[in-house]
Amino acid sequence: MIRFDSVTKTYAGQSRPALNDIGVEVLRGEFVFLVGASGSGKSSFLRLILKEEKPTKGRIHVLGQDLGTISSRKVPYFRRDLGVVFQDFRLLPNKNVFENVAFTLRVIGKSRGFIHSAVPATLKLVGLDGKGKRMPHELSGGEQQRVAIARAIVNKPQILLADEPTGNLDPVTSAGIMTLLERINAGGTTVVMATHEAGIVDQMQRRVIELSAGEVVRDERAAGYGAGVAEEQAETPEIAEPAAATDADADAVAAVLGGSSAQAAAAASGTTAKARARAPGPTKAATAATTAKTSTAKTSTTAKSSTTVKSSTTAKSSTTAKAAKPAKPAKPAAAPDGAATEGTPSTAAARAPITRAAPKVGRKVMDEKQPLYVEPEERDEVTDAAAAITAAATGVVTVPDGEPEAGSDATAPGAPESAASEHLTLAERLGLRAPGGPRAGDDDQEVGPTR
Ligand SMILES: Nc1ncnc2c1ncn2[C@@H]1O[C@H](COP(=O)(O)OP(=O)(O)OP(=O)(O)O)[C@@H](O)[C@H]1O
Repeated sequence: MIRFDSVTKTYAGQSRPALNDIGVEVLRGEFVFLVGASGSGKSSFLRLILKEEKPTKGRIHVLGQDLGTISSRKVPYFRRDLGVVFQDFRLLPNKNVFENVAFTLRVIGKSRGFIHSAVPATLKLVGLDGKGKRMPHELSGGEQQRVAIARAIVNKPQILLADEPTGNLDPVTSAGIMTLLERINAGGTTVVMATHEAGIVDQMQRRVIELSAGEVVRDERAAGYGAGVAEEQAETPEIAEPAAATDADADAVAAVLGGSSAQAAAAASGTTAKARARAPGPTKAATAATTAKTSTAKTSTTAKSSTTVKSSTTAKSSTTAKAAKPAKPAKPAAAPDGAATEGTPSTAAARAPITRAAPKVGRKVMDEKQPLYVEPEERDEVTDAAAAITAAATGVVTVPDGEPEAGSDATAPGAPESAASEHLTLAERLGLRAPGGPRAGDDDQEVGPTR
């Protein structure tokens, strides 16, 4: 599904590679956490998968295609099978929820009929049923991230890439987002998620690829965050805005969990207990970090920045006291079904037996889950509207409103738009290309249909 063969990425003007000789294979249906200290190369890894960046050395295969052979013109087609979610949501501030999700489909030329079937179904899936007319600024952070996730999955991508999707969210809201991502993964979508959240990784016990200074130092199935990362992070604490858990967040969690807000809150606090119970010895330090962070859900007003520092400090002191930093590299990951994975140096040896199952979403949630995807429409032609949007998307533009849709109230005048977003192209806001303008060799890259 995703394969890196001896991939090195060195950015222009940098002496040290951001990624160095990476050999990794991600199999269909896996849920993989990318962890590592700030600057270790996680985002670069994701950008290479998206073909937003090109490797300096080595080859990358995604969905059976050698990315080196995909022309810039064809990149938008390739990306139709990939969904992307970012820490900062990247919603269109002057479009309502429905239009934000519909936008992806309009860009690729889906019909109005398809859009009016797919968007509400996807909003329902992510717990935003009935909120299509809301503007982004009327939503909580968790709800905005759900819109971003809906936009990412509405076209049924085979792979979902998530770069710190819970980075701006409090623990309760983060738990709901992770439940949602787990559910999407249970529907067959491969998920690769970069994160600094020790608690989430410890709780979910999925495959963990740990990067350090651009190298894979751990690739482990059903693993925790790792004391090594916690220790490195203690040296580079992140400063973030305070985030408070709200009733609305609890409601959003409840919408996904299928219970009440109180149950959702209980589920969130149960995270700590679960993580503690499941944490293997070497990740105890990180679990302590989890406990510290999750406790902010109860106080609601604890600044996330101080929590991060405190968590990291806790982790560091625990690690130091126990000298529990895992040996590197640790054992490689095995295929989900226990079968050997072939083709890359790192995965050729990936035959470690699975000693414990990754915890899944609760049975009740799985039993009640909606169909993840709507049926695809038969035709996939470029409509005039999509062509117009595509043309607009290739420049720094104000997005045209397009045709008004039933069930959507298009544009809200006066909706706030950040200074930063004014300088992003539409494609950048959508994550169809990286912010920062055209990149070398990508000058002719377009967003949307090119035929
Ligand atoms: N466009 C760029 N040009 C030059 N150097 C870059 C660029 N993007 C990333 N880097 C460098 O590559 C290294 C890896 O960065 P990357 O963003 O991939 O790390 P990360 O693990 O995602 O960090 P964080 O957790 O802080 O997001 C860093 O040293 C960074 O400064």
